[in-house]
Amino acid sequence: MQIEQLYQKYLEHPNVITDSRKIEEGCIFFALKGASFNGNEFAKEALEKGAAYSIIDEEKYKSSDKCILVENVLECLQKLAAHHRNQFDIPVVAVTGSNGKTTTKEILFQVLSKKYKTHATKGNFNNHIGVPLTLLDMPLDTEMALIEMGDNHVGEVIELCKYANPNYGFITNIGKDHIEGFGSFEANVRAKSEIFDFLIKANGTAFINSQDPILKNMARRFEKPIFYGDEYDFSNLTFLGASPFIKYKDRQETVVQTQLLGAYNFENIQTAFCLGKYFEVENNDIHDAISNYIPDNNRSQFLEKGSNAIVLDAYNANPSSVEAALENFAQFETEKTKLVILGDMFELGDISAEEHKRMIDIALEKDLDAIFCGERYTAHKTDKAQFFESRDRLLAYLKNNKIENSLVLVKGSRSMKLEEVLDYLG
Ligand SMILES: CC(=O)N[C@H]1[C@@H](OP(=O)(O)OP(=O)(O)OC[C@H]2O[C@@H](n3ccc(=O)[nH]c3=O)[C@H](O)[C@@H]2O)O[C@H](CO)[C@@H](O)[C@@H]1O[C@H](C)C(=O)N[C@@H](C)C(=O)N[C@H](CCC(=O)N[C@@H](CCC[C@@H](N)C(=O)O)C(=O)O)C(=O)O
Ligand SMILES: Nc1ncnc2c1ncn2[C@@H]1O[C@H](COP(=O)(O)OP(=O)(O)OP(=O)(O)O)[C@@H](O)[C@H]1O
Ligand SMILES: C[C@@H](N)C(=O)N[C@H](C)C(=O)O
Repeated sequence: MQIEQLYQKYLEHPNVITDSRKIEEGCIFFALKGASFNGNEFAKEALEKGAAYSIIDEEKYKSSDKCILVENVLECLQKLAAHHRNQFDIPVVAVTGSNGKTTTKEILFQVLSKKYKTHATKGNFNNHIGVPLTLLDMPLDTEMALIEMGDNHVGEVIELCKYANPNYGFITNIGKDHIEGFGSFEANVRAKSEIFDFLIKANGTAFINSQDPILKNMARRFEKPIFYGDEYDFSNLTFLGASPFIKYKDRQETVVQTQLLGAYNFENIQTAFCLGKYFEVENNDIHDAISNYIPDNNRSQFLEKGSNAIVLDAYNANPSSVEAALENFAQFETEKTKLVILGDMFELGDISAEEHKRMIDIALEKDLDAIFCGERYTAHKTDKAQFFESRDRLLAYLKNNKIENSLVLVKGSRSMKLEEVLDYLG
């Protein structure tokens, strides 16, 4: 079936679902293949549960006319998403980077929603499946779209751009994330810049944090990039501190108290502010959106439990974000004992050993009490801190050794699930 024909069916049934356990009446089920299941096997069940159509790529599962056989279901999903996106003549902003994509996207979503009917990536749906699903979720009356793009190898962002066809975009920052897949930091820089390769060809606009030397250098490729972060830029903000939450002021001396922890979040705020100004959202509305945004899902959350205060930052970890978190944590003013609980950083490839050792050195240089969890950290064990080979061992220790009256930073890669320590902190 041609994409245009399928698109007509989608317009009648604009609800795409990829999990037969979550079927909604009148949706279209796309039978994807995964590590454990072949979605084709659930095509019939999806129809029985109320799906209008099932899109399959194995003929033997064609149980009725409502099963639409295509060459490859994933590619079909991607093409349909690109086709849908191309029906819109609106600003589509692509967001990529090593750290802070979701946070920046969420703040910016709040900012742009003050003026426009904005559609944005939900959660972290940022890959070759998530971006197409995000696009297909975009209602026809959308006025502005914000599409998050994640990557862990070269060539991924340019593919995502082909589906999303952005006309605006920015890179939050480029750090030492996912080096296993990129091969090196330099390759990561090249990979992230694919968003700019696309925008240049599409005659699009890049927003550039002028305080970031790598991004500023990349800006030279654009005729008219939109800079922010410099005192001469049209959207300049002044950082007034983060103790623990960021406070800033704008050019009119309006002081804004946010609910965002960590000096590193200031660049995320600046980006959202810049795009808000560029797209002519009222100043007060921008500040209102930023000040009301509260991070969730283990991303720099501030919690109090018993006598402890906790910076829960256990969503992910790489050397750049751990270093930023340690810098920030060391500067917190508190009467409490400061303790960092760091879990292994994943997907770092060749730089893994040296970077785990470096994070230990940074924490100890800053004179912080420190607990390290995971075999990557334990490989560099010293007697100046505590080391636990696994999360279970750490949890068993915390169960019998209560932490009290402490300010605790918890940060580790997703697979470490370090948020589980919360149950034992107060
Ligand atoms: C294909 C799929 O949807 N996978 C999800 C599935 O995992 P799995 O691969 O094990 O699939 P299964 O074998 O279980 O199932 C295959 C399909 O069959 C369906 N099905 C199964 C049983 C049944 O009874 N009925 C059925 O219909 C089933 O629904 C499948 O469609 O389940 C996992 C657990 O829920 C999901 O996690 C998995 O989702 C995959 C990972 C996915 O890519 N989801 C996207 C929507 C997405 O965007 N997910 C984001 C995470 C994105 C991410 O990791 N981003 C990275 C950077 C990008 C790296 C990129 N190269 C990459 O590898 O992804 C980042 O750092 O940000 C999210 O979920 O947050
Ligand atoms: N600008 C930044 N610089 C450094 N670290 C940051 C920055 N913004 C956020 N972080 C760190 O990254 C963590 C995850 O934030 P967020 O989910 O917004 O990033 P992300 O890029 O979307 O991550 P992922 O690629 O895993 O989806 C935060 O909890 C914080 O520790
Ligand atoms: C959670 C996923 N998007 C990610 O960032 N993975 C890295 C390896 C992590 O969890 O630290």
